[in-house]
Amino acid sequence: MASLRLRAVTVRYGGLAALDAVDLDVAEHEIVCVLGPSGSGKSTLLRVVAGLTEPDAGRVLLAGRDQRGVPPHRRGVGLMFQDHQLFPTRDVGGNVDFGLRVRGEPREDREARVAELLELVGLPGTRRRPVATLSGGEQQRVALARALAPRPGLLMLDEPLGQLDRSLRERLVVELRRLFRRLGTTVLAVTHDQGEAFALADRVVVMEGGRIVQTGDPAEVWQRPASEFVARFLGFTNIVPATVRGTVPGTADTPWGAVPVPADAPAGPCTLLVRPGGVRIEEADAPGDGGTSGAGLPCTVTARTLRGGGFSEISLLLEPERGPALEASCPLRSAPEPGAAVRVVFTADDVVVLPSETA
Ligand SMILES: Nc1ncnc2c1ncn2[C@@H]1O[C@H](COP(=O)(O)OP(=O)(O)OP(=O)(O)O)[C@@H](O)[C@H]1O
Repeated sequence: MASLRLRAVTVRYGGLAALDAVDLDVAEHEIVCVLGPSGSGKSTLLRVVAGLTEPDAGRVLLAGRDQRGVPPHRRGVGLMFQDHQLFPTRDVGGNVDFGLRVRGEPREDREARVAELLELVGLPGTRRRPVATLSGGEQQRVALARALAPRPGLLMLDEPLGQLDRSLRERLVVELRRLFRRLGTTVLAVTHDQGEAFALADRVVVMEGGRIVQTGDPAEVWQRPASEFVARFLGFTNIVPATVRGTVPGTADTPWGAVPVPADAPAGPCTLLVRPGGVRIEEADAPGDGGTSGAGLPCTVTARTLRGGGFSEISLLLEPERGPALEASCPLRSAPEPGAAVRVVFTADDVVVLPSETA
């Protein structure tokens, strides 16, 4: 397996930098997922590594070797695309065998390798099946077997599960991670689905406008998005301009009123994110804690959505008495009905102080 290193890689299309001085390291055996909205440069990144696009500046190193001038088929990189592009007229075996045959490997070796790979992706005995008779998820596995067959030093996945339905994706992504772990595959994957990235990756990289704006352990990025852009991209909506008080540490003034913030938050203007788990629902008529902050912010429940695999969590949309709409999450068992009047209090652990957008 190979490590990957990008140094100050820039790709320009006219006046636009699709990649703007990107530095990125992927260690051997590491699974890195690149996240970003449409147009942020994710596919361009993969194309540069695969050798399909030449960078205007910067260097791409695979296993320590500079790839300038190395053609795609000599880079030892496997690619799997969203639409998996199987050959419709070949059977399963013919698809998986493709890369091996191009390389001129002996027939017996190829047959053994195809059987081994089909076993690996959970499709034993399907060698003679026409690919058109397979389900979407099965075709995805064939595409994966085909990408893995030539033992690429680096496997790159571009929205690998994009076209499958959510429950199948959630299942396959777990299988993929297990498989890559077992094989020790170095993986660079691209997705715009945060759930997929968080389930698959050892490390996530968030892109905006051709630049890397945050990189880290998935839980860390989720817990501490580095900017309003990253927070919104991850799906957070409880984001407001705020001012951390200098006089009372651990409190910020927001359109929802006073909100507790971590004690070490610097005083002054900021952007505040309250994760849905930090919006705690109290019954409207619940007794307060003596009239300080216990009374909470009066809100009306406007919508409820099931979320999470086991559907044990409810996402609530609230219309507060003051300030913009709030998203809260609470256990299904105790979720109030739409139309209910509730009060909410905020918990500091789920409040993140982001740099002020104007700072
Ligand atoms: N061949 C090209 N010619 C001109 N502009 C291009 C070309 N390829 C990409 N771009 C531009 O470069 C930017 C980055 O494109 P890229 O395809 O890398 O984004 P992406 O993050 O993969 O988007 P998506 O999620 O929609 O696939 C976009 O603004 C795109 O329009």
